[in-house]
Amino acid sequence: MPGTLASDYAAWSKLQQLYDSKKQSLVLKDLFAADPDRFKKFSREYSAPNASFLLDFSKNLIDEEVFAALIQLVKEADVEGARDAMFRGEHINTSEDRAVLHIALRNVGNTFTISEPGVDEVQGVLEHMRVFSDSIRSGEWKGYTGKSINTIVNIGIGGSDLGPVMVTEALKYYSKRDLRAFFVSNIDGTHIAETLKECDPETTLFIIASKTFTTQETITNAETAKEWFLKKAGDKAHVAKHFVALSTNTKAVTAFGIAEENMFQFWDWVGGRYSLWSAIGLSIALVIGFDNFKALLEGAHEMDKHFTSTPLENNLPVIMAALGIWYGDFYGSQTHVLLPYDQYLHKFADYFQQGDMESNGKFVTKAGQRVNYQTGPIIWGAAGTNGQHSFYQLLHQGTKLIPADFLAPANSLNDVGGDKHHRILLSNFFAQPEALAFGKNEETVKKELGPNASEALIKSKVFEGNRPSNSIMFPKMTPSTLGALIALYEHKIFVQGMVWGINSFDQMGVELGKILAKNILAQLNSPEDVVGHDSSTTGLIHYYQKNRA
Ligand SMILES: O=P(O)(O)OC[C@H]1O[C@@](O)(CO)[C@@H](O)[C@@H]1O
Repeated sequence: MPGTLASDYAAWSKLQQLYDSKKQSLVLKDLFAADPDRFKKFSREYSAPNASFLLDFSKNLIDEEVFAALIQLVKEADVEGARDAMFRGEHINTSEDRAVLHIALRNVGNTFTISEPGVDEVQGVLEHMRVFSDSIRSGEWKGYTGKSINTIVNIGIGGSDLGPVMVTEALKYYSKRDLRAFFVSNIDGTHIAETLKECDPETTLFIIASKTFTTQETITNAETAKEWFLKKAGDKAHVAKHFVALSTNTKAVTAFGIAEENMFQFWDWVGGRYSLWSAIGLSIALVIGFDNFKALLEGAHEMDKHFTSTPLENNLPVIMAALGIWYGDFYGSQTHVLLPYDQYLHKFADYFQQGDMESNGKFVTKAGQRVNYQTGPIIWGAAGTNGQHSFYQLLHQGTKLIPADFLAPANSLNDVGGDKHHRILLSNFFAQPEALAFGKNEETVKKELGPNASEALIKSKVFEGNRPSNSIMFPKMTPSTLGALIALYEHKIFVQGMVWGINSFDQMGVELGKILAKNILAQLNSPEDVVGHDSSTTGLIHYYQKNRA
């Protein structure tokens, strides 16, 4: 039931009891030794028309009894009911009285019947995106001096930036190499300044991406870009050839000076962190082409069908969500690390920092009760093998339990030097979870170091192991595969939020800082303006005022 405290479920008490009784005996080395079929039992192959992958979750601290209790928890929380309500378009974002319908943006073939104003306009916007991206990519669209566009600059932040950045990086292999794409997000003037140094106003298209079209960073950057452009182009009439907007706010877009016909609309039932499938994905369509953008949507749609039709024990988002709850709420882990062994996915963790932490970083349930358990984890990560030369020391021998997701393509898209590089990459992708799970015991270390080794040295080379991970392997990185993987994680986040009884789709927590910043902005001129703060904030502002050039 949405808003119920998760700790009230019978399955939660069962899991607590299982944790208390089993935590010493859930040792991966022993679990694998006792069951030759463990991999078979705890892995699932996903196979859809346009994407397939393997999820191996056998290196988790579970046995069949724990797994069953986790699935029972998801059942008791009526996640299936909440899921079906979401897909019907019910306003499950209760605090904002909104539907949550990123799935409607990719509802290929209208598989799902959804009743919500605006859903019937999705195809029209996609067609607008197709025509526009084709005209830019073909060179048909001309700038104010008659030249084609060879540079796009997406100006947006949060969900209006991270999705396009992650996807255009992940699918760079499919990109049009003579169309450069830049992404400006930070209000720090350096971001827009350094980008504009790369641009020619005659051949640059600015995409102002903002669901609300009120975000201070984005609108300020957009104004700066427009001033820069007009300094060269002169006539405001030329703005129409070089500025388009992606937003739900037509009034604000036209007030900025972008014609409505150059606006790509979306709707309030598209959450910012779930918006790459919408008009916010225009930069993606420009970079990889509309057909590949559509393949991305299709890949996600197939995962939507899996999520809505597969029994819980075989439902991949449910499995991943349940495992995360086991670690966060019973083992007390605080973070979850994403480790893609694929350089194209080097922004994957960055993207899901917002996706997961802005969704589930909540401490009250939908009913307004303060939770008495952990909710959203801290999401972090980096591409492998780079992370191995940065933070893996802590993963292997630190004092924290950090569940890990490893992801890798069986085949590289770049056969530089044959498959030598990829085989080295994959050997690490296979080895790291093995090392984390099984470690190296003291006896083995002693044998390796010989009789003269000090006790301290021996101890420092022990790997306790029993550190859990999931491994996801797919044939190769394609738009459909990426779409499926993103949707997999989106639905995992949904399942966890529903079990915790929180609203995963608002973001009240981002508002206070913004309001305080606006208040301080008005006080920065001189020390006597600085009023109403603690001594620290006051002292910091005074230091700035004293040292400002
Ligand atoms: O797209 P926009 O309305 O400019 O919002 C940008 C980002 O700002 C937020 O922090 C909300 O204020 C994110 O949720 C959102 O993705």
